[in-house]
Amino acid sequence: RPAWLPSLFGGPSRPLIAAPPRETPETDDADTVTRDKPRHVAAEGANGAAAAKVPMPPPPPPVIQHTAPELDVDDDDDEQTTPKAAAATLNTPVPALALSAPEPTTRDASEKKKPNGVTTGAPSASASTLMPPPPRPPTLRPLPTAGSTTTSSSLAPPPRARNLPIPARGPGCSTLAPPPTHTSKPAKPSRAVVLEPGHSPLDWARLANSPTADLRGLAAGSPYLRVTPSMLKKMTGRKGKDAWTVLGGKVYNMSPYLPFHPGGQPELLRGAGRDGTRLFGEIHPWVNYEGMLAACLVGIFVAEEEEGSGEAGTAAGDMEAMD
Ligand code: HEM
Repeated sequence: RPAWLPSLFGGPSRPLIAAPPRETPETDDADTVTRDKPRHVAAEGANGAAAAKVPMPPPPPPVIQHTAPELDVDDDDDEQTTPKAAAATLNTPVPALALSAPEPTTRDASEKKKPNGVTTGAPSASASTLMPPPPRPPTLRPLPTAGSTTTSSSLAPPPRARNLPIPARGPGCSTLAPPPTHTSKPAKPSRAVVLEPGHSPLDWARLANSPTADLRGLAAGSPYLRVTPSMLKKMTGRKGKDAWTVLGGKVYNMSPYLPFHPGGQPELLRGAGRDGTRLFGEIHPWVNYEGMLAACLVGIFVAEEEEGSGEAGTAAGDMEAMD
């Protein structure tokens, strides 16, 4: 190879591993020197035209890496039969790539030699050119906060302020309970009764919608009646009479519904023989009495002077009043 070849590739400026200079006789043959010696040595040996063109720095002294005395106990160079590679110092500054300082203890432990002189770790010459071990991964430590002495992981929830007062929500108020509403009255206990078998609301719906059922308590085919207050107060459900009530101006026979009433028969009889509209609305205004008692409709509630013949009649006005 020509003597100027090393200069094209930087020459001896960045050698990584160089063998120590051997005691070979100097020669003017650049090819021989280049083949037998490291680059910088070869460049030095080529003191001809190539060396004159590119000034080469003197060869750096070999760096001895094993400075620890305990590691050099078996380092006997006399027994070496082949040239031992030696690290070369860098003449040009190389940007530091180390992320952290190397750990000498770990490096030394890996390079300890066995008693027979065989190295177990990396060669000593390349120790200085190797990259230092990567830094340890960062430990998950919480960011230092003022007054914080905890050593928990940063993945842990942030420290909570202790001894914070719990907002009071009133005496006897559980945190699991819903927030208090606008009324402080306790809910009324249910007054529903246990109905007899076969008297569920579904049973009543089946009976009330039966086309053959006559729940009015009147003669078959009887027209709707015009019920006066004097007539109504006799229908109390006692003495063999049906229990009539007035709901929304209409008169209903409640007797068939008594065993089906979820609130019990005594409660239902409270509205018998009178106008139970207000009482009904105070207890369960959501109940659709018109639909449930449609088959129990007797007639319309009229004043005494409007009684007439006693029947609701068949006039169109009376029928509209029934609706
Ligand atoms: C007018 C006199 C009436 C009184 C005094 C009365 C009273 C009651 C009472 C105390 C309850 C129990 C409420 C509870 O669960 O705590 C109740 C439930 C009920 N009553 Fe009446 N009632 C009357 C008329 C009627 C009528 C005419 C019907 C049907 C057309 C009816 C249908 C019901 C129904 C469906 C329930 C169950 C309501 C529910 O569970 O939400 N009630 N009633």
